[in-house]
Amino acid sequence: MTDPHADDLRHLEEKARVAQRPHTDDGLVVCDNLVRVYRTDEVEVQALQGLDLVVEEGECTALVGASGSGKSTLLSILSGLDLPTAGRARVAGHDLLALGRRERLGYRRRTVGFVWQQTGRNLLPYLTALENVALPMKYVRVPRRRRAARAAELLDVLGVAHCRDRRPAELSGGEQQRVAVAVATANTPRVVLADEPTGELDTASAEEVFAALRRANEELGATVLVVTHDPLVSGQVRRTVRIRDGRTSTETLRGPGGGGAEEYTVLDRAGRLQLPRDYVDRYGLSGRVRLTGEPDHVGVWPDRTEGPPGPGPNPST
Ligand SMILES: Nc1ncnc2c1ncn2[C@@H]1O[C@H](COP(=O)(O)OP(=O)(O)OP(=O)(O)O)[C@@H](O)[C@H]1O
Repeated sequence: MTDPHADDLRHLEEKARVAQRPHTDDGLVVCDNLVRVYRTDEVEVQALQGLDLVVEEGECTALVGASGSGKSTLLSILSGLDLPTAGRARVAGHDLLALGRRERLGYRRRTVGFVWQQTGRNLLPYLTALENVALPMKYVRVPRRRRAARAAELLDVLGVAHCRDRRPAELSGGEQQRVAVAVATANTPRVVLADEPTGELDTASAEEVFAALRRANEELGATVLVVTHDPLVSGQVRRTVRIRDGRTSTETLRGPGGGGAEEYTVLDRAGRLQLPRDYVDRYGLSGRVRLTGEPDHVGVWPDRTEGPPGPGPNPST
């Protein structure tokens, strides 16, 4: 005689196995359910609320989102400057929650490069452009001759060879940011993180700085993650990830040359998705909705009696 509970048990065991299966860890950057809570006196701000993000090696990705949505917080964590409150963050195999002090320093010097919005944060004012680019190489003990040669080469690739012997005050904002891209790529990092690198620039200079970032990606081999409000930047990358309320919400993928943009919504690991607001409004979706499994897609229907044709979802699944 068969045990009537055996099937239930098998079903529960299978569910538990699926839940334990590790998330695919293929990406160069993997954020998994990332949470960052800031506590100041009696106020608590949840800057990241379970953010999931995978960036593949070689991608050039824009991160967009309203002010306060958590973009800079995410970049601070990925740059090794800040620690998440919970969740997982891995970059090029480094578990950012488990790095010791020395490892963290090594990570910040070799694995990631950064470009910040404020030009003053990127360059030392008393060094020339060439010396600024050579400095990170000194920290990882590149021989002096090699440092100068590579710095000159980088300035050349990024279109600012003419700036090599000038100090930051003698450079335009756009030139400073292009030199900053050279500094960020000096130690051939796997990932370059840029937080609003074109935020303070006019359109022509922004275009040049973005071209430098693209060269860092395509010619120098860095995976680039750039926070931007600039449609000029987000309109030119293949992938734009939108962050809303500390979570990734939608993604836009474009074809070569920025054409054929298609918008996607991101499923989180539990299979939850947030429908874009205009869909919710347009189709009158609220509260309970009805799902239908079609051969190649899932339909979402308002909860009305005159629902979709064909069988609805199996309530037991
Ligand atoms: N050090 C901090 N202490 C307390 N709250 C903070 C701190 N840093 C950020 N926050 C808060 O966390 C939330 C996310 O901030 P964050 O700077 O990451 O957003 P953002 O998307 O980069 O915004 P913006 O586009 O304006 O730069 C905001 O509500 C912000 O006020």
